[in-house]
Formats: sequence, C-alpha cells, structure tokens
Amino acid sequence: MTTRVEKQGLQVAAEYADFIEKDALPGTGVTADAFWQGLSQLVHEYGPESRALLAKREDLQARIDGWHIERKGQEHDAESYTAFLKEIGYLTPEGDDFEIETQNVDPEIAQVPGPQLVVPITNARFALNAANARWGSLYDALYGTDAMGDLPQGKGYDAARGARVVAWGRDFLDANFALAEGSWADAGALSVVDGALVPSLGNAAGFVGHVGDAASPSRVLLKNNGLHVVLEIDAAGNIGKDDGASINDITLEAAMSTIMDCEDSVAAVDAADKVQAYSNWLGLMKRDLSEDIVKGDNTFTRVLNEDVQFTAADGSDASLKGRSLLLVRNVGHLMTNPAVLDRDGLEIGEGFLDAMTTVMIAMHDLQAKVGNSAHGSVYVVKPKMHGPEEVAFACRIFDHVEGALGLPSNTVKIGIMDEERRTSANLKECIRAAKSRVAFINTGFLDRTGDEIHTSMEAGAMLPKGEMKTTPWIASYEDRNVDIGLACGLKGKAQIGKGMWAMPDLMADMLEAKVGHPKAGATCAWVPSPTAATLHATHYHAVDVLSVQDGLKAGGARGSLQDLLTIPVMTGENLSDDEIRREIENNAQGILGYVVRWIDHGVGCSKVPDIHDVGLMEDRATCRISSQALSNWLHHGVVDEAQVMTALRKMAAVVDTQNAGDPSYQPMAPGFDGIAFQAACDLVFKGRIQPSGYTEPVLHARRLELKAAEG
Ligand SMILES: CC(C)(COP(=O)(O)OP(=O)(O)OC[C@H]1O[C@@H](n2cnc3c(N)ncnc32)[C@H](O)[C@@H]1OP(=O)(O)O)[C@@H](O)C(=O)NCCC(=O)NCCS
Ligand SMILES: O=C(O)C[C@H](O)C(=O)O
Ligand SMILES: [Mg+2]
Repeated sequence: MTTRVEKQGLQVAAEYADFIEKDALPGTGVTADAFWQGLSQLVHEYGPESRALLAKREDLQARIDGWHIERKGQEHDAESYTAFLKEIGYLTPEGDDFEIETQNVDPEIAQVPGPQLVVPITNARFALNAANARWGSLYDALYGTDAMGDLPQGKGYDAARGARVVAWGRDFLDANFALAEGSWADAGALSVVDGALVPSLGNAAGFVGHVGDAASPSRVLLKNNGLHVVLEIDAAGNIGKDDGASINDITLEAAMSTIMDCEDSVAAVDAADKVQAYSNWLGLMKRDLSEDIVKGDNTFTRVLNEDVQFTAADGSDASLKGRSLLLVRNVGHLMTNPAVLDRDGLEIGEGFLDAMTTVMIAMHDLQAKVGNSAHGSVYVVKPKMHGPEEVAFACRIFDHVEGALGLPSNTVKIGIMDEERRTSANLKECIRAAKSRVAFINTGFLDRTGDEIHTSMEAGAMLPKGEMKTTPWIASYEDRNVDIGLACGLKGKAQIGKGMWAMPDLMADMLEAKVGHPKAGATCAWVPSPTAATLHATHYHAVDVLSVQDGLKAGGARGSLQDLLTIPVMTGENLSDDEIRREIENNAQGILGYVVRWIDHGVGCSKVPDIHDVGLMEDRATCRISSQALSNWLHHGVVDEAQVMTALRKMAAVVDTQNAGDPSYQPMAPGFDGIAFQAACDLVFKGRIQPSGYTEPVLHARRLELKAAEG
C-alpha cells in the first residue's frame, strides 16, 4: 500500500514527495508550495484536454478501421483514401511556409552534426558512461569490436590486430587531416611551432591546440566539420612506444548529445521507479552523480568528466566540454502513473509528472556556471505525439511549467519525435505548432513502423517485419522528414535526426550503413552505446552535413504524401509455411526475450538474440513492432492462435536457455504460467485493441501485478 500525502489537492506518494522536497527542490529557488501548486494546476486544468486528445486518437482509429472494413476485398483507392483522411481531420490543412524561431540553442544541437546517444536513465552506471561519451577512444572501438571485419581472438594483446587498428587510424587522419606533405603513416615526432602543428597540415585551420609542452605535447587537438579529434601522445605508452609519432590513441569527439531516456528504454511503473529515474537526472544536473563499479579485480567510482583544458593555437587558454549535451526524454501523452493521484483519485498523466519534475530538476543546471546548457535551455524530447494539436498541447504544458517554476518563456526546447503516422503526415504543421521551442525533429522509425501496422490493421495482412525497410512509405517518411525540416528553417537552429542502430554488436555493418544518415542530411542519428557513438562520429568527418543540407534544400521536396500513405500490405506475396513459421518465431523470441526482463527485473532495454543469433537492441518500440506484426497476421488469418501459441512456448524455452547463466532468472517453461509469459501473450493476442498498438499498458499492468505479488 502506497503511503500518500496531500499536496495542493493531489494525493502524492510519500516517496516522491520526499524526493521533491528534500532532494530536488533545494537549490532551485522554487518553493514546495509553488511546485505542488504548479503540478496540481497542470493536472487539473490540462487533464481533461489530455483525455480528449486520447479519445480523438481512438475515434480516428475507429473511423480508419471502418473505412477498410467497408472496402474489404476491393482494390485500394488511394485517392478516395486521402480524401477520407482529410475529411475526418486525420490530415490537417497545410499553412503557408514559415521558419522556426527557436532561440538559445546550444551548438551541439544547432551547429555541429554528430552522433546522438540514448541511454536508460534508470541505470546510473550507463547514464554516467553516456554523459562521458562526448569523448571516445577510436583505438578501443576498433580493437574491441568487429568494426574492422572480425572480433579479437584470445585474451592477451594481439599485436597484429593492434597494427591494423593503428593503420585504420592513420587512414582516418589522412582522409580528414591530410598533411601538407606525405602521409600520417610516415609522420615523426609532433610539435607545435608558432601556433602551427609540425608536421604541417594541408589545411592549417584543422589544428586547434595542444596540451603540455609545445615542443613535445601530450595531446594535440584537431578539428574537422566542427568535431574535435585528439591525438594522445605518449612515447612510453603501450601503442605509442612503437609508433613513429608516439601516438598512443586517437580520441574522437563522439556523442555530441545524449538522450537520458525516461521513456521506451526504462520500466518505470510507480513512484519508486520514477524517483529512481528522477534522482539520476538530478545527479546529472547537479553534476554529483557517481556510481561505484566493480570490474573483475578493479573497483572504481565513475563520476562525470571534467572539461578538457588546452592551449589554443593562438596561445590562449581554452577549454572544450567534457560531457555530452544532455537531453531528457519524457513520456508521451498516453500513460498515467500511480505516483500521484488527482483530486478525484485518478492517476495523473505521467507526461505531466515528467514535465514538471524533469524541468524543475534541470534548474540546477541553469544556475550552474559551466553546466549542461551554456545557453540556458532545457531540452525535452517528446515522443509519440499524434499530429499538430498534440504538439501544441505539449507546448502549452511547458508554457505552464515555465510559469509555475518562474522560468523565462521558451526555456524548454522540445524534440519532436516523428514516430506516429499522423505526425509524419502533418509534419509541417507539427513543427509550426512548436516553432519557438523545437530543437529537433527525428525519425523514430521503430515506433513509426509499429504505428504503420496498427493504423492500417484492418487493411490487410502486412509484409514481414524485415521487408518494411524497403517499402515506399518508409522512404517517403525519411525523405520528407529531412525536406520539411529544411523548408521550415531547421538548419543552423535545430537538429534533423535519424533513427537508432539496433544491432549493438554489428559495428562493421554500422560503419558501412550508418554513413547513410549524414549523407541523407541528418545532423544527428541515434546510437545504442558509447562505442557506436565513437565509430559513428567518423561518418560526420567523412560527410559535411551542412553542405549536404544546402544541396537538399536547393533540390526541393522529394517524398510524396501519396507514397507516405501507401499501406504496406502483402499483395500476392506467397510466403511458404516455413517462412511464416520463422517470422512468427522470430517475433515471439524478440517479444519474450525482452518482456521477461521487463516484467521480472524491471529492465526496459535489453540485448536479445534474434533467430539468427544476432543480438538486437529491444525496447518498447521494437516490441511494439513485433507484437503488432503478430496481431495483424492473427487478425487476417495468416496464422492461427494455436500456431502462435506453439511458437511462443517453443521460443520461451529458447529464451530460458539464453538466460540460463543468470541465477536470478525465472524460467518461463515448462509451466508457461508466469506473469512475464502472460504479458507476452497479452501483447500478441490483445495487441489489436491496445491504444495505438502501444506495449506500455500491458507491460505496466503486468509489472505492477508482479510487484504486488512480491509485496
Ligand atoms: C542495447 C544494450 C541493452 C546492450 O547492453 P549490454 O549488452 O549490457 O551492453 P554491453 O555488455 O555490450 O556493454 C556494456 C558496457 O557498455 C556501456 N553501455 C552500453 N550501452 C550504453 C549506453 N547506451 N550508454 C552508456 N553506456 C552504455 C555500459 O556502461 C557498459 O560499460 P561499463 O561496464 O564500463 O559500465 C545497451 O547498449 C543499452 O541499453 N543501450 C541503450 C539503447 C537505448 O536507450 N535504446 C532506447 C531508445 S532507441
Ligand atoms: O525508442 C526507440 O526505440 C527509438 C525511437 O523512439 C523509435 O521509436 O524508433
Ligand atoms: Mg520511439
């Protein structure tokens, strides 16, 4: 039973109230009364509108379902479909051209293209690591992964592999910091003479500064496309001792920005979970978060990195940020949370709770001299919004939050995740609705794929999951997002971002594929780990995104609305029984492998092997795809319930085997009666009736059930 205290008409879980009053508020200048009053007003004044917006989602979905049901068996008529979407208000009228007006945006967002890391905020160890991932070792990223084509073998240092790493690094330097003469491969000792690097760079402006003695610096700082690279010089180092220029490592400026995620990568279902998330955010904003870590025989305390001090080329003292620019992802408009009840005893919208709490906590940073945002902004990523009126609603929530906390208007910047179909289809108007706040738009293609299936659930059986990547809607979605962003003047003011690399172990594939993001005009793209951030950073050296954007803007709009609205149903594809079985088993394995950790251990982001044994990053968005895919095939009779249940049971046993090494793991087989297995079944067999096909209602309910059972 949750102990509650009354605060301005709200029934607040004592744990959360204590956290707010004792830990979070002191130092912000905001009184407890002002905070609770602000939250209470937000909840009571905006709650009804929030519920009305959610009801509108359901209403539109019901009409779309009805439209398809009425036309079952008929050929799809794209023209009348579009007219219908306009008539029901799913497609909103498009207004005149405009440019966004967002002010005080930090350079990591507005000016310097680079990787964007995402991390579950509830995991302090990872969160600290992510904040510090502004800088990453290129040598470690190459040596320790399959980036060069193969994984390291054996335990000790492999000198031949080390030599390949060094050669890769030299090629990188030649490509981006060419010497005036010769190759980096033949460079001798480095020094700084009269503000210039010796040996000279072809482009002298690439040299930024050094650390240590000019005649034999310990660090040499270079810069290309706005991103820094540090040559770590150590003639006694393991690598440096055998290196012509004594380069012991190459450090890359990597995660320019990081999203501290309170949404799809965490499992936060009650006050205790929310407090854990918020207290990590508080530690990051106060810069005192720390975590004791044991690695083998090694014990150490991880803290936030300091800034990088150096001597600039002109001889002055200079510094660079040691940490990634931190954004916080709030939850969307759908979920409620029992941490706080309103005056009628109803759970309040979790988005309200996140908005008030995360922005208030960020005030610690706004008061710091050298903090997260040098421009006094708070960056909130707002996911899963449906169309312009929901974006406008989010902006009004932040208007209220700023008023309640005494912050200047538009302190809060928002990242609009373009990850629901109604937002993609009305993107220009969504951006207009946030034109003084928008700091990014970004294609969250994972949720977006789930919504694609759900929205057109009644249109027919969808293509297998893997084939979605090559459909017209997704191509149009990606192109339009960039083109509309550029047309609305985001260049130089806000990010245009692209989606997650969801295969954290496949770094060679990532190096090959993800250069496509900067080439497509994206100023950032999501990576799942610091190592991936370091490797992805090389792409922003290879591609000058800002010039690419100029070219794209001059070329005009590409993807059409018509293509965007093309429904990815199977037409005449004849899948064999074996193909169908593999598809359902693959989806079942992903769902179960993810859900069992979510429900039993409260882990919101996991690496789960697929049926080809490739470890995939699974979060609620990838789970939404798999559950909607299975629900859709069930609904259209591609598979029947018995087949899916057989697959779920078979895969539950596989997942049990995969987790056999974890002593805290509770197997799902052979009973198949645990809460986690039931949650997976709900996601599949009740997936069609979940709001927008989201996974969170089922996951939250089942996790709360498990917590209650455990007492
Ligand atoms: C995908 C994921 C679960 C794989 O986790 P994993 O298998 O435990 O990771 P690995 O064992 O390969 O690596 C663990 C190490 O990498 C670090 N790491 C991995 N992902 C990280 C991240 N996103 N941020 C910071 N550090 C991370 C950990 O801190 C750990 O290092 P440490 O021992 O020094 O602390 C993990 O990378 C993750 O949670 N990523 C977040 C992705 C995300 O937020 N997605 C949701 C939005 S799309
Ligand atoms: O959370 C994620 O998985 C990434 C993003 O929000 C998406 O939906 O693609
Ligand atoms: Mg998403």
